[in-house]
Amino acid sequence: MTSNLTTPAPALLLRGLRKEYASAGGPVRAVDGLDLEVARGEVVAVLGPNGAGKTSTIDMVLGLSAPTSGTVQVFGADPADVIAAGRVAAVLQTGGLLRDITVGETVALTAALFGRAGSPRPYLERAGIADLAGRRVGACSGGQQQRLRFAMALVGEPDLLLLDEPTTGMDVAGRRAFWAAIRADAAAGRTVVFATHDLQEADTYADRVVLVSQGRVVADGPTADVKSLASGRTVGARVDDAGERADVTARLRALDVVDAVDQRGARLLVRTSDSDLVARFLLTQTVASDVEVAGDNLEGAFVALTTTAPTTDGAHR
Ligand SMILES: Nc1ncnc2c1ncn2[C@@H]1O[C@H](COP(=O)(O)OP(=O)(O)OP(=O)(O)O)[C@@H](O)[C@H]1O
Repeated sequence: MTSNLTTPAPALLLRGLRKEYASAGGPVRAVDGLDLEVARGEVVAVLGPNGAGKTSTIDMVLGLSAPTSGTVQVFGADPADVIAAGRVAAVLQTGGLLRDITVGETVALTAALFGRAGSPRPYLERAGIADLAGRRVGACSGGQQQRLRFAMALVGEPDLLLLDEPTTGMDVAGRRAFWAAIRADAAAGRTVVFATHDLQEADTYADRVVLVSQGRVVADGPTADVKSLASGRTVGARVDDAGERADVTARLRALDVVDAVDQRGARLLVRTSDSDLVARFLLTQTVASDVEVAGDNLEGAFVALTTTAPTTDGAHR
């Protein structure tokens, strides 16, 4: 078989990725064994609550920080090599802008750095800010600056675009224009991975949703599948102790109304034909806490899969 010679490597391949930061209160495990594969041309939303490890993961993909363990491959190669070749660009939440030059000058300067001759205008147009070309960057609103970062990212014509909460600060029209540009790029074969808190945005614009909680992937699939994972018949609950979790799982499985019990870290996800009965059982006859009945939407899935009780010592687990 020669398929491994002819099949192109995925755009992104993360295996067993871990990142620990030193801190005064002890090490913080920001990313905890994260596995993710993104095919070329996919638009993938990475969703997760604050502190889930999204930015830490993007930083490792961009080669801005080294994994504590695990591997990152971008188009089958080391991130540093792929970035040096100009195949990856990012729109990050902050930084990267000079306030005293104009929007047009910023994009022209970026183009010069990439060795691209010609007018910056097409990039400004694609990012929907051609009318702002003469405005000083420092005078632009937060949303306009985000669109400028997007124009800068487009200059390199990257194969992979990483976006960290890209539409923060953009108004409704700005968001629409931004996503129209992204979808057009994706249709032309570009791979897009974006981190967001905006469930609606993920639902509308991504082909696939990856839910991250406490540094791990807790759900991954087409948006519709992730939603149905936690449809009206799914109850989520937390059981901290592993022994008790096994006991509660066994007792749940013995109930007639329970179809399946999945485990995601300390959380149990119970698929059932009677969510009221299961919720009552969990609350009154077991040690489970944080019991949630998920709604039939992405928000329900998000809550059921990522809700965690604060730990008593504030540690991140
Ligand atoms: N340099 C650092 N030193 C210590 N802890 C850090 C550092 N950077 C991130 N963390 C911690 O790592 C965890 C993951 O943070 P990260 O910024 O990756 O999450 P996130 O999912 O991007 O969050 P948000 O949605 O709030 O942007 C958090 O608990 C955070 O406080």
